[in-house]
Amino acid sequence: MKIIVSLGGSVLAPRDSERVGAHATVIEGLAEEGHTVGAVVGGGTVARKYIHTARELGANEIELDQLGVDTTRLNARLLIAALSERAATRPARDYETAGAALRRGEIAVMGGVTPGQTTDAVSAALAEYVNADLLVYATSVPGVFDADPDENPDAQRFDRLSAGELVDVIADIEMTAGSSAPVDLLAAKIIERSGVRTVVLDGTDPDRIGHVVNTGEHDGTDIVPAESDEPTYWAMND
Ligand SMILES: Nc1ncnc2c1ncn2[C@@H]1O[C@H](COP(=O)(O)OP(=O)(O)OP(=O)(O)O)[C@@H](O)[C@H]1O
Ligand SMILES: O=c1ccn([C@@H]2O[C@H](COP(=O)(O)O)[C@@H](O)[C@H]2O)c(=O)[nH]1
Repeated sequence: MKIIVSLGGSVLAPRDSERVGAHATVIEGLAEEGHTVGAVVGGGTVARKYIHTARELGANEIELDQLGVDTTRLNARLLIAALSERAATRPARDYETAGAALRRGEIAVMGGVTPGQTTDAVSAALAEYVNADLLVYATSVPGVFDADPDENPDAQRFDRLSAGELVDVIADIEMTAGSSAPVDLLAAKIIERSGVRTVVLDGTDPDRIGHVVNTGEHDGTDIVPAESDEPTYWAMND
């Protein structure tokens, strides 16, 4: 199975070596089981601090995005430091380089690519580029909700959404540098067109990633192609 894992910076870095190591262990475990694995790492609080300070200094949104991209690549290097020699030695800066690493049997690691998006979109684009079977968003909330769960205690989590419905849910979230969304708008549109099976889950415990890959079970949100009623990958491979 070909898997792309989107690791939110807020769940990965730079918490502590134990957390980063635990994520690396899960990713390596999947590779050892024979899966082809790519990881895309977000910027988290460090990126937001840089962006906040530079915004106060008068930087424009593209400059702020560039700061964000650089920070995601730093976080990606942190993950690489925790991975074995099975991983590519540096974060890929484009999809072709990441795809080539996957073809060689390496664990490809990416951060951001270009201003105007987040690593959510990078993950969706990489998944589309390599024709992945599964895209997992390991984020800081347990799925996609009908409102921001950090601000609305009554927000309800969706068990399942079509990619088109996901676009509607997140359409109003702002797209300034450093903004927070479980999946960004561009990512949702790429998921919609590619039809890649996608799961959004709480990635603070990395074992949830291994669990969904191996069993199809999770407590997050399934993003399904519009024409499908049921997630079918795991059923097909039972
Ligand atoms: N409808 C929604 N459903 C779920 N989360 C939402 C929603 N709207 C806004 N959010 C916010 O999205 C945040 C998750 O995205 P966030 O961008 O912080 O994390 P990430 O992508 O895992 O990592 P990074 O910090 O690298 O961006 C949550 O903290 C939550 O406040
Ligand atoms: O391809 C990319 C990736 C990221 N950015 C900028 O970095 C921050 C942090 O990334 P997250 O994925 O949200 O952790 C993001 O808000 C963008 O400002 C980018 O421009 N392009």
